[in-house]
Amino acid sequence: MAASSNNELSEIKTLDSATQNPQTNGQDSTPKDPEPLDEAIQPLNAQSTADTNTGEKRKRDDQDPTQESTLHPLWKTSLCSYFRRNDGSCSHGSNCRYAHGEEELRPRPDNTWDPTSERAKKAMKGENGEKLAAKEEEEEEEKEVMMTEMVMDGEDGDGSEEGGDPQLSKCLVNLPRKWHSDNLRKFLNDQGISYKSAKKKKGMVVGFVSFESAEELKSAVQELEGKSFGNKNLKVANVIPRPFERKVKSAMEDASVKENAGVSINSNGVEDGAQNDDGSVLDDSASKAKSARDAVTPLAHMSYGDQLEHKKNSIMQVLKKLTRNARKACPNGVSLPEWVLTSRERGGLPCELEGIIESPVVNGYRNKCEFSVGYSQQGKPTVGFMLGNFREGVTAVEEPVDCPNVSRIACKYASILQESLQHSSLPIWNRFKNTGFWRQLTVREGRSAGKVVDESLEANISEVMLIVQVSSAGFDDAQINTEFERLAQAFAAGAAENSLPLTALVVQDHQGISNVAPADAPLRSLPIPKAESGLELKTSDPSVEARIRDCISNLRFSISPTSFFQVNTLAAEKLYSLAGEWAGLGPDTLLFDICCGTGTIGLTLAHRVGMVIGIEMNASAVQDAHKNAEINGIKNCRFICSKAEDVIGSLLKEYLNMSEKQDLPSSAVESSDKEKGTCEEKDTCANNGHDAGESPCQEPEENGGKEPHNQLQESSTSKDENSSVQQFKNVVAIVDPPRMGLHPTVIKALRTHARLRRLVYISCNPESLVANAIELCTPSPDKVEKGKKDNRHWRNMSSAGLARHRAKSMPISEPFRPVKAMAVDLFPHTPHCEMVMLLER
Ligand SMILES: C[S@@+](CC[C@H](N)C(=O)[O-])C[C@H]1O[C@@H](n2cnc3c(N)ncnc32)[C@H](O)[C@@H]1O
Repeated sequence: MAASSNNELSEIKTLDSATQNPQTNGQDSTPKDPEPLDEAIQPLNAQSTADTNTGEKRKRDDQDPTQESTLHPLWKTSLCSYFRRNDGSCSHGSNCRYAHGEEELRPRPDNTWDPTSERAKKAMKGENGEKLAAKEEEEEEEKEVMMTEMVMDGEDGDGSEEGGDPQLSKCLVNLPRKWHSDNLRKFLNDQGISYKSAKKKKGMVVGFVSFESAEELKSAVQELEGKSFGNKNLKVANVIPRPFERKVKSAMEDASVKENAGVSINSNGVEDGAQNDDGSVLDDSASKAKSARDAVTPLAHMSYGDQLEHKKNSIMQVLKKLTRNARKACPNGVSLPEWVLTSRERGGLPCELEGIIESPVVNGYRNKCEFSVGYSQQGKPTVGFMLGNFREGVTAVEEPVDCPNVSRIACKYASILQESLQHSSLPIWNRFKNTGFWRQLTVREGRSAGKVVDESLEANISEVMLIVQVSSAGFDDAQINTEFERLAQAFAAGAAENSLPLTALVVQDHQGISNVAPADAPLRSLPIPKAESGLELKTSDPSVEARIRDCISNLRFSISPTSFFQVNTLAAEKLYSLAGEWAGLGPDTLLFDICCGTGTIGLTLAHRVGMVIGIEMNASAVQDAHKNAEINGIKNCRFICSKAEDVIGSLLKEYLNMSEKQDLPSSAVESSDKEKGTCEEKDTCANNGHDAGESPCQEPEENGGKEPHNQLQESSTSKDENSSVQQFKNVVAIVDPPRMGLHPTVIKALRTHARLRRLVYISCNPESLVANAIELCTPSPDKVEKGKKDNRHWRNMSSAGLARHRAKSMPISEPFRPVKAMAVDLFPHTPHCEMVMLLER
């Protein structure tokens, strides 16, 4: 795959150089660094966007490009990846310079074929048959594990029965994502294929077909092999049988259980591009993982030193994109910034990467684990980690055995729930059908203060909150209550038996498709019964709000069930103190803590600044922040419950406006004037991330136009209400956004408020940090391009490409420059890492 993509890359470069004018970036005449793969491919996939992005770069002939006489030598010599990814459609139609399918493909001038094409593969087979055979064998093996369970039942009106013989069932892989069952059935009928039942869910690339007999199956496989959609070959894969002998037959034979037993699915961080609280997702490679350990801790086989080196190197690669993209996006006639010109001295880095801070604790460090409820590869009801991506048909959940980042306590609670499920009369959630009851177990641990090293970490865990996610719709209340009582007994007994802390037991009711519940999903505290034997547990009072406590930098933090809290508390302490160190704080500093969660950053730094303003959209987290300020006797903080994009403009204006107009270029003053509004109180707070379906290309003005300020809920921990209009000499922002990065409106506000001279960016996703930094650091043109609203292709652009595109319409303003960066390893054994970058101007 890598080889073919690289070839695609070289193809693109050739095409570009054949059609482009050399780009002159002010005084820079040095050659550009090679483009990263994704960026290089993306602009070609969305050519009109690329045209917009690069100005003169992709000039088109007015003549009909398909005329032989005007054909570029590379015309249709590469397969169109846009066409392939979009199941055979490309907005450029026949004018696309890339081939739409094998039939259109032309040989290259050197008589070779696009290496991703079937022709090239065939040629390669001739040359190197053995290699290919080995590869095919490998693929064959993969086919065996793609689908862990058969998804069949008779509820789709196709008259089919559930399950049946796994030997007579097959998975079809690489089907168009947009297809649902009807499309699959029509396709099979059109091919004249007889089958018993066919199912497919929109969004997945796999479908499930069962047959009446071995002959029927055999002829279907013969007919289907070799078919392709767009540029993807259809694969026929095996459905893994489910040999697991269920312990409680009567319960499992319950009809609903039977239906749901068809697939073991969960959203633990994979399908939804999310979402452990560290923002970590399972890697693509995880889709082939065979154990939970491989899936969630893919670096566990390396020494910790090697892991750190590995992470540092991959962060370096991502950081280099900032330099390359700022160079590309630098407007014609404008000098390249000094940091770009000197980047060669740093091997292409935009600033020094000062190193990587290691985690003080390497094993069992996670204070929060989200365990999926599903079926193992053997079909056993399991509480653990999902092995891969649902869309690709990987659905198995395996126990968190040998996952070095999970504590013994969390593992134990997962196994208590798993054991309890073997006796449950309620079904496991089936993501394929969106039915079922049991969905997820979250174990949150709180520590008491004290010095901790690896071995003693568990000794410091003094509180545990269990959150069981269910989907109660359609189930009988009495049955549910009985199940909850039984479960509470099981947890209490297990805790007592194993001497585990158990502070709160909460049920979260969530009907949505994925397990990532909105912050306002109903929560219900369950009483924890006194254990019958062993350690005595307190009976918890369900009317008292469930929370656990932890400590950072000698401050106590109270955390409610849905509030964000960094999963590795001891490493987070290091992260926050680094951010504070770089922020250049003092008594005359006004610190904006953007995406403040429970107030951790602002509160730990409050004693070093004049005032903190925290902005956070999760209402529970904001309540926690107030409480935490109170517990710790901190009075100079104001926390605002709102999406940052809805209030940042008015807040900066409120605090910085006095001298801002003297400092700002006129265009920037104009733009900030548009973001008028006052902070009004409102009862509820918005809960979602960036609006679903909202184009990130949308101009901030458009978004700001919704005006937003009525969504604001605020309060101050300061006794001095006048502090809200106090002027501070030094204004600093520390931003710590979720994986997707900052909203464009926030970026625009930070960039255009000239009194904000220093910005510390903390990120769990270096890609989005780089994308945001492109917008913050690219020099302004002499004149801003207005009215370029052709955003149709934003979905196909890389984050860096999109950022370049957006940078073009940024109001004229002084850019930031990257000063230094540092990685902080909060997630040993995984590829994830936090990063801090200091930006100044
Ligand atoms: C990575 S966490 C950081 C929280 C906090 N700084 C900490 O370290 O504990 C990101 C936080 O941003 C919040 N968030 C997400 N989108 C937001 C938005 N648009 N506006 C404000 N807060 C947001 C989330 O609820 C979450 O608490």
